[in-house]
Amino acid sequence: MFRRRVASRLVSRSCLAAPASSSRPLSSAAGGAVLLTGACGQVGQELLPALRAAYGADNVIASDVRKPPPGADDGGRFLYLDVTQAAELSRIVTEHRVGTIVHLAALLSATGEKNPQLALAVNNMGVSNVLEAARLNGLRVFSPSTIAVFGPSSPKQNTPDETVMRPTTIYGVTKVHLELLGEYYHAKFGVDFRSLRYPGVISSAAMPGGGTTDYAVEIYHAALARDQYECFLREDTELPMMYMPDLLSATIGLMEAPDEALTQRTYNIGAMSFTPEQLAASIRRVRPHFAMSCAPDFRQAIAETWPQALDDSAARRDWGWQPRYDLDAMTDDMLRVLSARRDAEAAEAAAAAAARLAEESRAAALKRKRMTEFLAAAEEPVKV
Ligand SMILES: NC(=O)C1=CN([C@@H]2O[C@H](COP(=O)(O)OP(=O)(O)OC[C@H]3O[C@@H](n4cnc5c(N)ncnc54)[C@H](O)[C@@H]3O)[C@@H](O)[C@H]2O)C=CC1
Ligand SMILES: CC(=O)[C@H](N)C(=O)O
Repeated sequence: MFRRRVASRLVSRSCLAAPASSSRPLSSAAGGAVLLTGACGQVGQELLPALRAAYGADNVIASDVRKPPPGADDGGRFLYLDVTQAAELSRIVTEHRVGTIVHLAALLSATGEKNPQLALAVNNMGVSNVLEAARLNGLRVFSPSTIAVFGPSSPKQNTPDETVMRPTTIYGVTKVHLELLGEYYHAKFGVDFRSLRYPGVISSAAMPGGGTTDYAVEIYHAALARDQYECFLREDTELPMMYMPDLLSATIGLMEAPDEALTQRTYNIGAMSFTPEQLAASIRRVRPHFAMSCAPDFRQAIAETWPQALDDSAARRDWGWQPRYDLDAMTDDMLRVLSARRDAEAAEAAAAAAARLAEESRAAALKRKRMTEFLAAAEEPVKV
């Protein structure tokens, strides 16, 4: 789908064993532009700069229903696009000569349970519009699925690619729909649809957007801010997780894989599994005073329906998937990156405060000088 050379530039931290060849290079004229939906979310904020670095800002179009958060606007092409609006999507595809859609826009598990009707509209209508645009315009589609497609009756350990999938969240239901619809469009209309079941994603650049695994990002920020965290899951709740560099590597790896190497359209990928207590212990290696308490909320019941570890042997066999980060390696990197950012922000705030103070004392000195001059002038004898 995408060119291998680009993938290796794109994911410099990648451990990807890339496939030997690729059928349709993206950066050729025939490849067209890449349209990224949901670009302002946790995954989009990291995938967008990676795609732009590889293909050039002009060839990658970001879109979302909200503005890029402060610091994430790189000046590249950004469009407002609500994925539930098929006509808008179609216009953008034609006007911008789109060849590939990387479709991220979705509501996640926790947000979805708060508003199931909106999750249905955005997730189901979004992917249906994307696939229909792909069918009509010969586009390629990558759109992630999730471990949330599994439910309480799926195997918990070493969960295979194909097994019982009866999710109990609206998010899971919509993602089963995404997988099956994508596979249908591939079989029936020849659309090059590819998907990965992402585990919980941990990122140092962006905050998560309303999932059950969000605690695994929040905990690092809390550890650095106040050495304590109250977790919304029980301490022994084990879930599959992945650090963002591995997620980018997996995403590009599947997109780049030659079609003939693929034996399925949707793949499990795994990297690590841990509980909140194991994550807290990993943080305590670096910050011995860190303390975690647990106050499980509605997300506990969701987490309990998901697998604890996936079988990703097909991804490893077909396109060379290989994660690089385990729990401690991720913790070390997260704490290093977040702590450097906190230091830089503190230094910036201190510099701004010092500049403000200097300006105030300059203004006070000027005021004193003017007052002295005024008083001196007032004391001069009046000439008649
Ligand atoms: N972050 C994670 O842990 C995981 C994410 N995924 C999948 O990865 C994809 C990206 O997830 P995140 O970035 O974490 O989600 P997020 O919630 O952080 O971002 C989603 C983005 O979609 C946008 N959006 C919402 N409604 C929209 C609409 N009608 N039209 C266009 N954009 C809309 C939001 O404004 C937001 O910027 C999703 O499809 C999600 O299911 C899958 C498994 C794990
Ligand atoms: C695993 C996911 O899909 C997401 N992080 C969520 O918790 O909803």
